[in-house]
Amino acid sequence: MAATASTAAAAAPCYDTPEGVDVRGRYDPAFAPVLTRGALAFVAGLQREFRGAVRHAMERRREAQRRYDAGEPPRFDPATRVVREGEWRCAPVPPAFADRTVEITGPAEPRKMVINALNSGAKVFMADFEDALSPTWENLMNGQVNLRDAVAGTITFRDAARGREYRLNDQTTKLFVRPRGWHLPEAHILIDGEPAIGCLVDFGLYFFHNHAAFRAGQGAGLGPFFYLPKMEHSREARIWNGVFERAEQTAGIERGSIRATVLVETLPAVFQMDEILYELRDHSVGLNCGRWDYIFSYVKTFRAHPDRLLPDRALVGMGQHFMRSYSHLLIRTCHRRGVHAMGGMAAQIPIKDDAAANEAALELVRKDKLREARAGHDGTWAAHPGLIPAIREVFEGHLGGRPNQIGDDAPAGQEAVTAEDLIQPPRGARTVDGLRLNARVGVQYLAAWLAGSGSVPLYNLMEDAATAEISRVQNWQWLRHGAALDAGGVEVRATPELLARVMEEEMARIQAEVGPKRFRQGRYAEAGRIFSRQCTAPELDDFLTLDAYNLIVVYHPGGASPCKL
Ligand SMILES: CC(=O)SCCNC(=O)CCNC(=O)[C@H](O)C(C)(C)COP(=O)(O)OP(=O)(O)OC[C@H]1O[C@@H](n2cnc3c(N)ncnc32)[C@H](O)[C@@H]1OP(=O)(O)O
Ligand SMILES: O=CC(=O)O
Ligand SMILES: [Mg+2]
Repeated sequence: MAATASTAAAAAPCYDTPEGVDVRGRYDPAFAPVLTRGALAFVAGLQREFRGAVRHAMERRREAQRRYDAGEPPRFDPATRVVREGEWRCAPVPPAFADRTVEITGPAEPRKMVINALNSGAKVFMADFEDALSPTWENLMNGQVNLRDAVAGTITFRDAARGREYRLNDQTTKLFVRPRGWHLPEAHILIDGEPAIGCLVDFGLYFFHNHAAFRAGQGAGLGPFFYLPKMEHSREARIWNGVFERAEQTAGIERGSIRATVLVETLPAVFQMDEILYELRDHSVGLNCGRWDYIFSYVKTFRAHPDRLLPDRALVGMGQHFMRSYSHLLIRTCHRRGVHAMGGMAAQIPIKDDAAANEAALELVRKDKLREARAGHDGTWAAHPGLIPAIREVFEGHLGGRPNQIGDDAPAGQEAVTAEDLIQPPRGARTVDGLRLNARVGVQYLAAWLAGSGSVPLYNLMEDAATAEISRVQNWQWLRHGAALDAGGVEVRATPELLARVMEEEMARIQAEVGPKRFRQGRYAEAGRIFSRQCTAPELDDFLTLDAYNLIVVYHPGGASPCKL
């Protein structure tokens, strides 16, 4: 057995790890049944088999970005025309998963939220290790414990403060799990001396412990089911397909048991949708419009181009031509290949203390969902259980009793989508108020994330890693190109000096809003420093959460220095 702590702590309990695996995260007897020798060996096997391909894929992302910076826009690849033009279909949609009209999403931890989501009345719950979860050791491992108990049907929770017991209803949603993106390491687990690949830890532990129970229960002989985030190219989908096949072989289950929906949430990936489905054709259950990361990716991809500046974040919705085109192309692609075309997340959440504002927010959600249903989407996401009845009514009303629209033709009048449509710059005003709001939201989100919360309500909207990224990169983009901003009728340039003044004022405003005690005890000042640094960096950082990750890594035993990746 390999020791996980120093010899000084030899008597302390530690995880039973296989050769080459070192668990540096805190030991907890509740985590030990998840971090078993067998499960860790499975994760290590995946890492050893696929790490070269992942490294190569990340290098190819950087190479592609250099081409975009030099002026070549993303485009459909002539080399894979045969895939786009060929007549092939993905494996048939399993009947038990045909109806996905409303899917609720939420982090895999806290436990209470997992139970609420499973009881929410949605068709699917996507349990998130990604945009909605701050990847602290505690969150990740508690998330695995929660999902194991959820699949087993035994999950319960007692909210002592409210004297409330939580348990599963007789009818629960089906479970999909979203591991992290390929770019994120898991520094609490070292494999052959290197940080583990985060998504292989999330996938591997969950699959290893739950495939049998899932297939025997809700999977009706199939599964488990996944959502795959932030891919930029079909070669990354090919890696996932390889991981799935390896997992199926190891578990001794049929090829094609595992099923996944890929989020199309990067600009390069929209030009690869057929290719992504093709790579995963035996394991696919569709694509999803991850609209928030998609906006983030638009800025990242065109970071070097002053003619592609975004208007204020609030104006970049699905009504913009490039966003509408992306949704329409995704629907056509999925339906041609026989799988679900899932819609995305409206950011509005219920507003508790203002009935009129709540009704207005609900109306925005209804409109967004009606647009999705009419465009041909087969289902969509809900951020909060309170939105499910309205979303269900819209989708069920449109579908008229059918489970999906997979067999339908594109709606009359919906035009074919060109490469130019997909990159058309969005229109609208750029304002100093927009710069301010980005700063206020970005800092508060980051402070929450550093403190362990990956999704939070801010100003009556859901904020998670993807929405916060838009705030960050938009400010960076405006500063980088000295964008002209409207300041109440006067035009000012976005400069580091302007941002410095805005940050000072917005930090004061945040302090006034949350109160001095919470401000002092929270990680707001640290978040402010990181946000300012990120917005003024000469080169755009790829991911906010990658930069900030080092600040949430805590080695066991406590007090050891965090890992610098
Ligand atoms: C860009 C993307 O990637 S989108 C997908 C990723 N993002 C997400 O999944 C965000 C999901 N949503 C959330 O995390 C939450 O709704 C938040 C953080 C925005 C708001 O949560 P809260 O502040 O707890 O909201 P609120 O106080 O209104 O919650 C009321 C009840 O609903 C529950 N609830 C709220 N959202 C959810 C959810 N998504 N799933 C399950 N239960 C939920 C709460 O647990 C609470 O339950 P209780 O009455 O038993 O205590
Ligand atoms: O993951 C979803 C998104 O919108 O980003
Ligand atoms: Mg996303």
